[in-house]
Amino acid sequence: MATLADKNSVRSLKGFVEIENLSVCFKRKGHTVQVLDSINLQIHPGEFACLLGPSGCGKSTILNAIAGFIKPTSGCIFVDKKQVTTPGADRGFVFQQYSLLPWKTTFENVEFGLKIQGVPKSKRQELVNDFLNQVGLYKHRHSYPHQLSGGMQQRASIIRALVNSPSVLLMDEPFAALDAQTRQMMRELLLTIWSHLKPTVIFVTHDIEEAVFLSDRIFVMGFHPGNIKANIDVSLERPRHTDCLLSPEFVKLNRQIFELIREETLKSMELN
Ligand SMILES: Nc1ncnc2c1ncn2[C@@H]1O[C@H](COP(=O)(O)OP(=O)(O)OP(=O)(O)O)[C@@H](O)[C@H]1O
Repeated sequence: MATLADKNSVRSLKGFVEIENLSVCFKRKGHTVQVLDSINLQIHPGEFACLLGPSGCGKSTILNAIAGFIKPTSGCIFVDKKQVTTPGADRGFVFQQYSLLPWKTTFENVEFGLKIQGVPKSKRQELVNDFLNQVGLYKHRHSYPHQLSGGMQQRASIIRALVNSPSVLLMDEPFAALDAQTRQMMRELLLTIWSHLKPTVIFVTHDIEEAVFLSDRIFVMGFHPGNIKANIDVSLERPRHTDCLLSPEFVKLNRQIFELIREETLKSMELN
């Protein structure tokens, strides 16, 4: 199990995600609605990928299918060549809403998955304290979720997923409920942790700036039904900090993606 301290020995050989012809239909008021249509994509081990698109295009549905929370209507998903049929410890999930267990302390929340896996107590303590330290929550380890700010709760949620060493970290708009200042700090913190542990990250957002700041690759989605409209490489230098937001390459990419999404949104509103 990798700790943040193992950063020099970190692997990046796991976490290869392949989606082949994924279609998803839901039943709504007696009708079948197709939400995703023949999605094909590959995300390489250790890559930071964002799914970006207008509200309702099916971003969370893709994430939920990779997590194994919903079954494809047709098509397949593979993680490291193994077909996804159920949730599994190889995939960690961070939700938009803070999802810590309210009756457990910060330490106990982060420890929870390790306990279920039967990791011995001394190893659990070492791992959890290491992660708590790295995200500045060690002194809050005995606090309950209601005693933490939103940003602190999301830091705890992220390390709760990462402490189990998932090869893929699935994040569904994890910073959407935070104020702008905290959100930017959380993005930088996430990149620091990711660069040490290098899980594959699949991050859902409808914030273009957030996607460009974080990603190696952005899948821009269109909708009715949801599909992949563009696959964009982001080759901005790393490590990335706030200065990066003002660089000409950053501004240019933002603009390019803004135009793509605008076209799609106008189409959906039948305004073009
Ligand atoms: N379990 C479900 N049953 C019926 N319809 C669903 C279900 N889950 C999602 N949908 C519908 O599928 C469509 C895509 O939803 P999804 O949440 O994946 O989109 P999204 O791009 O993540 O949206 P947002 O950015 O607003 O979160 C929406 O129209 C939604 O109402």
